[in-house]
Amino acid sequence: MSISDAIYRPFETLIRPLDIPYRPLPSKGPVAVLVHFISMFRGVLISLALSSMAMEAINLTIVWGLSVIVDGVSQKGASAFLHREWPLLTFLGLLIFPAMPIASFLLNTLNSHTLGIGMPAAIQWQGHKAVERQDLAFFHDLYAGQVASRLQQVSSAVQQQIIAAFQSIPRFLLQLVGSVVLLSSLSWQLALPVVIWIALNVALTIKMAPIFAERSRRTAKQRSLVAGAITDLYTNMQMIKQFAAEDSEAGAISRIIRKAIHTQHGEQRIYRTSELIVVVLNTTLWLVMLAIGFSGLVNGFLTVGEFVGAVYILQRLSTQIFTFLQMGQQIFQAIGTIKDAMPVMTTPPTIIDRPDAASLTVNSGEIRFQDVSFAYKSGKPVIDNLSLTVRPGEKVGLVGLSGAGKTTLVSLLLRFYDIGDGAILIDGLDIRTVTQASLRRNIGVIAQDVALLHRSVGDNIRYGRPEATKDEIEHAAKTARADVFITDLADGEGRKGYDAFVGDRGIKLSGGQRQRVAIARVLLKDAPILVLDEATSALDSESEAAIQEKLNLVMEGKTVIAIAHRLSTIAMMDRIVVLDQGRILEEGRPDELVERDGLFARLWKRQTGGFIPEEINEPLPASPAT
Ligand SMILES: Nc1ncnc2c1ncn2[C@@H]1O[C@H](COP(=O)(O)OP(=O)(O)OP(=O)(O)O)[C@@H](O)[C@H]1O
Repeated sequence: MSISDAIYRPFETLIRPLDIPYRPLPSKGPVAVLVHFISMFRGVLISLALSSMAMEAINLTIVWGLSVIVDGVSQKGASAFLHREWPLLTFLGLLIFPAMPIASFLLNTLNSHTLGIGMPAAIQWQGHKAVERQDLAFFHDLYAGQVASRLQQVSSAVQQQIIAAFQSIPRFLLQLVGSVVLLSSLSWQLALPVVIWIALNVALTIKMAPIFAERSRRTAKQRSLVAGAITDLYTNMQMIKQFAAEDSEAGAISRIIRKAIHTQHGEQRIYRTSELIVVVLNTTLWLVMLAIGFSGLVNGFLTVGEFVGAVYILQRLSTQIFTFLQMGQQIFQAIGTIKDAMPVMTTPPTIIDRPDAASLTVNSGEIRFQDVSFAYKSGKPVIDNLSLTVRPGEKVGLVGLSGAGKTTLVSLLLRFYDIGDGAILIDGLDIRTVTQASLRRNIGVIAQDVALLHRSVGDNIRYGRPEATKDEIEHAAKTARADVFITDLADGEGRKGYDAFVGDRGIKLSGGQRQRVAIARVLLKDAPILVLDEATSALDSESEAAIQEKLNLVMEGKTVIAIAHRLSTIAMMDRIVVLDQGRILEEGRPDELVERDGLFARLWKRQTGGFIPEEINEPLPASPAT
């Protein structure tokens, strides 16, 4: 172990941010959130406060010692004083070295090394744990960038302010009490103005505190809005460029930034005004103290040593009050920041596992929607008293006009939302009685809009089954016909093949390539239930035919619900369910439905230009039934 390790490792391991178990944040208010984080690091914070107070006690003792030395030397002469008072001088010397540097090292290392790094990481981690538990619906109402920015702001604000508070408040209080006691021992006439000055400062702080908090909340909100809007813009850059909307978007962003500047100006006005009041109070105190001091020297109720001590104490007090004021402002800034971020971190999720939730094991794979009703916001039902049983191994295609509720129905199966009435059962088990993780582990999804993470293509496939081996990943890719393009992939960092990164949300891959990766991912997952949201929509007809064949393989023995737009997908289904306004309008085999003169037949005819094939299983030319 190196010397550096021996000195710093203990400080670095005092807080292990990622090992702290998650505890839900209190929703009572920003102060409760502050207290929550304080209690998380109380041991280190108390050590910080103690070392800070030790520093102050050393400083006050040195001041007292200096005034004794000045008086002693002036009254008894230097050599007699030094001869008699050597124990005091030795004591003061030991305070200056080594006590002061040791306390200072301890203070700075606990501050910047232990808390400065460990605390924001822990707060961010706990905040992330709170956010990831939120319902999917929660993310639909916010900019993703705004959520991230709020977490970032909270972690840095809370960390800075808690550290500052623990370092400065006890020290400042000790300094106040110590200074008043020292001044009183010198002369009550000097102590009195200081007591009045302290009372005025306290009154000012009490008056300004709620204003600081409200202004800071507004500023934090504007800051997170700027971050959210900019992130949203960058995420949708392609669309913005397509519409040549850079200028209008820049205009929108500049308006948000201008508003943020305006809010910050408002906040700073309050801060600067309160500082101005403190300056006036300080100056008045100085004038009063100097007047009393000189009068004390002239009238003999103060010695030169006492006068020097009083001036030194006063100088330190008036400097410290600014630090204290700034810290007060920052604490209220932190409270405002927390207030703004509280909905993100403390809104309790509504979709939660029951305490006794079982782990779902799918044996046969029957899915039953039983009198299911659902509305997004209390309003018009999107799913209206719908009953549907999908037999084990059956392939059901959902067809319907846009907005009929097809995607909603599969979202309900995945329990992204809880239904209003009725029940959804898998193998006879209500999905609300099993854990969400086990439910979703048993359902493979290939969505229309394939989401990939900005990681290597191999890691994106591995997402289906994290423990999969390299061979299994390559096999899945081959089956999905993704290997043909993966081997040619290379990214800007020189990574190739399965190691090449796919760009933000997979932007560097074509739509068809992204879908093949998604199919490989689901193949690897090998879940007994499959949800296909028009899985082949982004493929050219040649690739589609090839993948359709693979999908047939994937679907074998699995229960499948497919949101089917393409005729070729519809043709693969055992049964078609036609949805309209959240209700089942028609159902039956595809060929039966074509014969029946209902909505499905109409959609079918529109897509095929009136052409009704004799053999429904034959691959068909056109696209969506919607
Ligand atoms: N997250 C949401 N919040 C609120 N309303 C929603 C949400 N998602 C969908 N809706 C509404 O629910 C209704 C059904 O939408 P859904 O996406 O289920 O239809 P769909 O049949 O899948 O349509 P499409 O074929 O166009 O994808 C629509 O009126 C839609 O506006």
